[in-house]
Amino acid sequence: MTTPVAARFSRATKQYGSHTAVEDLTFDVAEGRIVGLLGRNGAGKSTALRMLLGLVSPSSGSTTVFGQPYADLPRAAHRIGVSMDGIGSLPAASGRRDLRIWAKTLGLPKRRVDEVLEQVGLLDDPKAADRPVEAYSTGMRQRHGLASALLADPELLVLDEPANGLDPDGIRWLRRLLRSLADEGRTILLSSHLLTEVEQIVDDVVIIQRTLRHSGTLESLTEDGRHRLEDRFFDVVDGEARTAPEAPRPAGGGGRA
Ligand SMILES: Nc1ncnc2c1ncn2[C@@H]1O[C@H](COP(=O)(O)OP(=O)(O)OP(=O)(O)O)[C@@H](O)[C@H]1O
Repeated sequence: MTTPVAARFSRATKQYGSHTAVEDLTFDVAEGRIVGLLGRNGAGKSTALRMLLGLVSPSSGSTTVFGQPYADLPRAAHRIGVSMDGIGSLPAASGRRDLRIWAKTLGLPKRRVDEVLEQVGLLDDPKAADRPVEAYSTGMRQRHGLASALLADPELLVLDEPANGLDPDGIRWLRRLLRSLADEGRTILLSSHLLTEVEQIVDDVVIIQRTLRHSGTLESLTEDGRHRLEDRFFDVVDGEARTAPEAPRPAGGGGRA
């Protein structure tokens, strides 16, 4: 039986002028999994997520969510929750007001706002939700972004660098929250370059360096935890350059798992 696919990249390429940000990227995000999209700064992670969400068009190839391009998917904003810099929030609004506006846009009841504020821990300090988002610490901003992504109770969460700026307590909290969401059958695609943190969170690992370098389970990449993700990451990203400098780049479709 084939596993249902929440998100698919099919030979997706994005060029900005003469610069190729993402090339020939092919991988699937299986439903119910927490998938880490990993790569160095500038590897093309955000560009890949932006293609998936229809925020930039692929120069060639395609991306789909639940079998359709984002723009064609009915109720896409309800089915897919997004936390990404520069998307959504109104910096001058309070956290609560910002979420209320988004809830209204989505046709959700006001009470949903306090439910997600509670879920992400922004009600622990009673005043936090009434401060402007622009005054939030990085950790609070991450929680606010997650609250916004969770509002419509989506099936798929797309999170750009959700672990950035979180302290060890925050990472532990994020891990538990994402695991409980995945246990409910939701799918999570998150980008990160924080390998130690990601190792504690994800089921599957996709490594890109403009092109696909690896796609498979964390278990297989780390050989059931015998190797650290960080070491395997460098093997995957730098290995070819060290061992086969003249070898052509992989065509994109084949992961190494
Ligand atoms: N709008 C744009 N116009 C031109 N080049 C861009 C644009 N967006 C991204 N790029 C370039 O594409 C490449 C990939 O950028 P992207 O932001 O996708 O990488 P990333 O892996 O998310 O990086 P980081 O971890 O630093 O956020 C980089 O070389 C970047 O400079």
